[in-house]
Amino acid sequence: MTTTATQATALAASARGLTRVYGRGDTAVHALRGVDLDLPAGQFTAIMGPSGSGKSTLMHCLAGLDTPTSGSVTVAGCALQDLDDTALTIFRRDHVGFVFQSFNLLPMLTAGQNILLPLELAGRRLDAEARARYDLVVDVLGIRDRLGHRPAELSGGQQQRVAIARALVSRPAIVFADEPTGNLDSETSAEVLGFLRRSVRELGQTVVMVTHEDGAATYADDVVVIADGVVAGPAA
Ligand SMILES: Nc1ncnc2c1ncn2[C@@H]1O[C@H](COP(=O)(O)OP(=O)(O)OP(=O)(O)O)[C@@H](O)[C@H]1O
Repeated sequence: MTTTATQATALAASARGLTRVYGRGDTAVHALRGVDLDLPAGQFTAIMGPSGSGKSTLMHCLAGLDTPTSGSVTVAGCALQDLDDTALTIFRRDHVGFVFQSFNLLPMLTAGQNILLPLELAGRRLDAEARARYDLVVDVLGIRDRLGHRPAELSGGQQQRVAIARALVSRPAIVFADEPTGNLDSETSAEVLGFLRRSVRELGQTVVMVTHEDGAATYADDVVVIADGVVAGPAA
């Protein structure tokens, strides 16, 4: 029972009183106006809301890619405001995975090499455990038969699946996906959302996704709606 209670309240990330002001004086833009948010571990959370409402700013602050004007962010138990730039870079490398709208795969590397790149950059050996994780991620994402191909030889959906595998291979505490279906047609988008869903269900990953995709709520465990720089609440 204790275990269940602990799991139920485990947080992958949280924000308290988060504000982000761009510029100053008359032209200041209050992108975030005091966001309190808890992101449970092992869940798929979609962040939705109108254009300009602050979704990307929120995700960048949560991921340690942008510095809030005030407030605090905790990821995997670590208070990001306590880290200097170098420590933050290492923290992101070791604990955070990223998936972008534009895939961001290296064109000269094969799909398999792209997936293994984060382990290589972190100086990790491809030991039996890492190899097993790689195999699992490749199978969950359904890309085993594409591993020897370069990105230009893959469809958009396959490229995004490779990018998701790359984000998952090092078992990050949290994966941030910024409009992961923004460059895909609706059928391929549904497929990619389904694969993100599987990574949460079958690998126990925590995924947080900013999206405009109307159908995203069907795949996510939770939808957080941002309006005018504050959490407007869960989706109806
Ligand atoms: N670097 C910046 N400098 C100045 N203003 C910015 C900057 N980045 C974002 N903003 C402003 O902050 C507000 C929130 O932007 P943000 O990109 O977070 O919104 P969003 O909800 O992600 O929008 P979209 O759905 O269109 O991507 C907007 O008014 C935007 O113009």
